[in-house]
Amino acid sequence: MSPLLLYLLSPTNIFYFLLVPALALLYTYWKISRKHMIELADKIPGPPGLPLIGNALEFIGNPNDIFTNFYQRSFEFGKTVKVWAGPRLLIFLTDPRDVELILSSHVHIDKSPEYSFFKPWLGDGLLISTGQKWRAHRKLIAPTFHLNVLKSFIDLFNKNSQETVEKLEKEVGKEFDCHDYMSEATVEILLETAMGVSKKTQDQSGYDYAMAVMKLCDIVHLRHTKFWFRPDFIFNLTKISKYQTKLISVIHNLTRKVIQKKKADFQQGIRGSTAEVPQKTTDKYENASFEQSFNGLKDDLDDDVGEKKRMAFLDLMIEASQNGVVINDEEIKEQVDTIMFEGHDTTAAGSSFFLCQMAAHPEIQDKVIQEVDEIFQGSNRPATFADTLEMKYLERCLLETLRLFPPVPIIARQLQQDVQLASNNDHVLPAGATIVIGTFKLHRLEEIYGPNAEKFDPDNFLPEKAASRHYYGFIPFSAGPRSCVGRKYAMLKLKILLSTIMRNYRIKSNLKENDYKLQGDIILKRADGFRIVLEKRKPTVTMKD
Ligand code: HEM
Repeated sequence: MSPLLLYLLSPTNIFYFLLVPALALLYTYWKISRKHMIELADKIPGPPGLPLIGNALEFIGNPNDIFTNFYQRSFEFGKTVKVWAGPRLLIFLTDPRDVELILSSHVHIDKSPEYSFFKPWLGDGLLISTGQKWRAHRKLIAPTFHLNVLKSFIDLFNKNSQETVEKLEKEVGKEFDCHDYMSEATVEILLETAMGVSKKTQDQSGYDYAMAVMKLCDIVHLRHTKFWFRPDFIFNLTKISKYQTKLISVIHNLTRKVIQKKKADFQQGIRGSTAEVPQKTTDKYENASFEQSFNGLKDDLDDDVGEKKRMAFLDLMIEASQNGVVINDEEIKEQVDTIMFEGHDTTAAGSSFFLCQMAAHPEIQDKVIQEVDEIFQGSNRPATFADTLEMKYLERCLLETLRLFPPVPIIARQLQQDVQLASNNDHVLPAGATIVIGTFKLHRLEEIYGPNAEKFDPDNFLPEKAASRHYYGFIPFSAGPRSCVGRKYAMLKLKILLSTIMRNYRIKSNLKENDYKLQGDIILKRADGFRIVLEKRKPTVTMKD
């Protein structure tokens, strides 16, 4: 045999001769399997992409640049926009009819692969899980945020709100970032209510936990936008991955202790929250329903009427696990991590934006102050559930804040089957695409909110205006079967926390919303910080008309 033939038939060369056609076959198969998706995607408008990397260059810059660029560029293409993140097809929807098709469906409930970056932290908790596991756990968890349970939290909402007012005292007269205080307050309120443990038994402050969560969100956002960090085998080699492990251990340390404490309480026969409650409020409107106050947030939380005794979140988790069928210890940890995250960061952002908006609109703030002063008549008594029903103007300001600054600015789903859009007969969303619902943009559409859609106007939530809008035109808590389980908890807590702050302080700032630098790293925030100045105020006794 000639030396050339010997060389060509060497095992290494045979391997390469076989590898090349195998790779070519694989590539052809990949192309054919994506042909349908690409054909449908071609009909949807979007920025032109480059071979292989698609529109990856659009994701360059800091989180504020990315957010601003995406929002501004979206106007070039209408309400349905396609973007290629490398080989991944993302389709952004903002028409409420299309949004309804996806969110109201019991079929399109799978979260997109982007949520998998949360896995080392949140495991298979409610936010990420799908199929039978999600259904069973949703059924278990949703009733723990039933109105009967929420009413039992009112004293703890009051106590923690009053403590926040006292902590804020040292900032009076200076410019500071109120988000730090709101994060600490929302973590500690969650610990004492949904988790039912005293924050004093934790050796770690709510603030440390909240800061670890914020930095972890930065990392998840980095992996969303810089797609070379997406594959685990690359990310795991980086320093950021080691930092992520450290942050997760801070977070899990707290959740592990919370569960241990609750289990120990259970063994001693203790049920319910062990947090100190200084003063019990009596409430003549004990049976009043939330729907008397605001519409449109009802579905599976209060579906069975009646005064059935219900348990708070972690009590129920432990009890269910002791019966052994529905949830095991690992799953409880995943759900506690999920509720701790979803329950604090969203409300910290919502309340911080609310305070900034009060500062930016002194005339609107005056009306909120007038309302709380009318309700409390100069007293410093804690708020009752009935009081929260009277806070109609404050509530409108809160809903308007959630409209212009939705804490969850985008929601994503993975499509398993093609979907014909309601807004355009020529557009079919292909199976395999990631569908991104752009809440931030949807909430600012002129055809829903008029020519002044970008203006902060609490009257957008006057009952008659809210009733005449498309139900999917305002979805800060998402909607449909995967909507937020904590929405009523969030509204009640925020009304008590924010009214307590407004009863004690006037809020000031030289900045208007056009000055805010926004970033959408998982939760919408101000990249420039939520800077405000507090001025101590004495409540006035204002007689009702
Ligand atoms: C202003 C406050 C809040 C806002 C704006 C908000 C918003 C949302 C949104 C948009 C979703 C859907 C996310 C998605 O599909 O990707 C969601 C889901 C969820 N939220 Fe909230 N949320 C808030 C407060 C809370 C609170 C206080 C809790 C718990 C105490 C909570 C627990 C959850 C959970 C567990 C889910 C996942 C539900 C499921 O997939 O079945 N959220 N939230």
